[in-house]
Amino acid sequence: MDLIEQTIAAIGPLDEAAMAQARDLQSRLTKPPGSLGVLEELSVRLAGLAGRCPPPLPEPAAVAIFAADHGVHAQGVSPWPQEVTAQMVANFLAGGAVVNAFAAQVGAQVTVVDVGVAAPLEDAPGLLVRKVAPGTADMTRAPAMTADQARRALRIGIEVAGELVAAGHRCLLTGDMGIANTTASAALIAAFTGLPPERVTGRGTGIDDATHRHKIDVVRTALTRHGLLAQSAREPGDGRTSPAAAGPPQGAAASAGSPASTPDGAPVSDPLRVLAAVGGLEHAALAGFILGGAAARVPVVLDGVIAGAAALVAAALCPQAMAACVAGHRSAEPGHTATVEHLGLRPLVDLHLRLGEGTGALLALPLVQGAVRVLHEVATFDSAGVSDKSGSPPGRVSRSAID
Ligand SMILES: Cc1cc2ncn([C@H]3O[C@H](COP(=O)(O)O)[C@@H](O)[C@H]3O)c2cc1C
Ligand SMILES: O=C(O)c1cccnc1
Repeated sequence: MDLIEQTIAAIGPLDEAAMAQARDLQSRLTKPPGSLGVLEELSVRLAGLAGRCPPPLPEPAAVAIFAADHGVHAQGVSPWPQEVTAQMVANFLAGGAVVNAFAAQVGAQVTVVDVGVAAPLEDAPGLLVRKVAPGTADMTRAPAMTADQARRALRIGIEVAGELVAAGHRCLLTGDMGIANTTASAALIAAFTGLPPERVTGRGTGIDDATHRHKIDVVRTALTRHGLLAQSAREPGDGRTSPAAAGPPQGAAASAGSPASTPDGAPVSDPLRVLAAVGGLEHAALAGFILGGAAARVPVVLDGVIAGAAALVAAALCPQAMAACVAGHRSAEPGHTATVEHLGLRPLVDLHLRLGEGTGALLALPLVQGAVRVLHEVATFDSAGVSDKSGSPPGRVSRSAID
């Protein structure tokens, strides 16, 4: 079996017994039951992921920034020159980007992985050169990747996740760098959700109205070329999804057994074909990174719209992988909201960020860590001598415990 199939086979369901223990512990901690809201649900899910309660603290954490270039850049979809991808890689390595500042703030390690930067890069501290190709092909003219390239990039993502976990990291964060990658993200999101290009294509790094309209046309052209445009999306302005594509939300914990479907309603029997047709090498690697983290039963905190698009690929390959995923933040890109809804994930922070690099995931990391720390450190009513809701003195069996 190939590493991809092996990894998917290793991804199991959440451990129900550990989740029951976490729910019980949460109910006995010195706070009103349910008062930590989403963080309580997250702590229960992470107990299920680890298979024990309390689960290990999600630290140390590592962000992997997958960098690659995009042939579709030639269509004029980004205001920035392609060279900025490699220049920003150099900036990451020098510690000068926003991702470096946010990583330093939370003590996360930064690793940059070249999976497809057009410029030749040399190995350097903090950089893994695992280049599959010097960028993708222009998806409006040909499949962005060959099937073999897509699989190689996926395997690289799986391997990087495995290496970071082997080095002792207990929380993985996704990062990306690739000029024009919001166009490829929009195409993946439209293909996997069945939504029309105008609903999921945003302004990326900042484009005017005319360029935005052109970017939507580019996404539509690519999807049409590869037979991935939803039936319901064929009329511009029609924002409906096809019934099968809209489907039930897959849901992080309940995602198992709910396959994604093609825009025309048929099951996505080959998500890798969709990925190769309109994705980026960093999307492929990120999908592998998510699968690798899920197989290692380590939480994977997703950044914005690029990670979300990659998560759609991972979910189509293995719905259960979403149980390991935490949506770090809600990106300002419209396609991201559609994506998290499709995946049943709830973004932890919502700050109108539209940067990428891993910045939104890093801002969410203390929330993920705090959710677990509560299970380790907060006293129970009994141990702290605090009366519970029934008013029973501590140490005695309370009415509510008998009922
Ligand atoms: C200086 C700079 C730093 C960035 N850091 C992340 N991105 C982000 O913007 C790019 C995608 O936007 P679009 O599709 O509009 O080109 C990606 O590289 C993404 O990581 C950056 C973009 C720029 C220009
Ligand atoms: O929100 C994002 O993830 C994003 C938006 C614009 C450019 N790069 C990333």
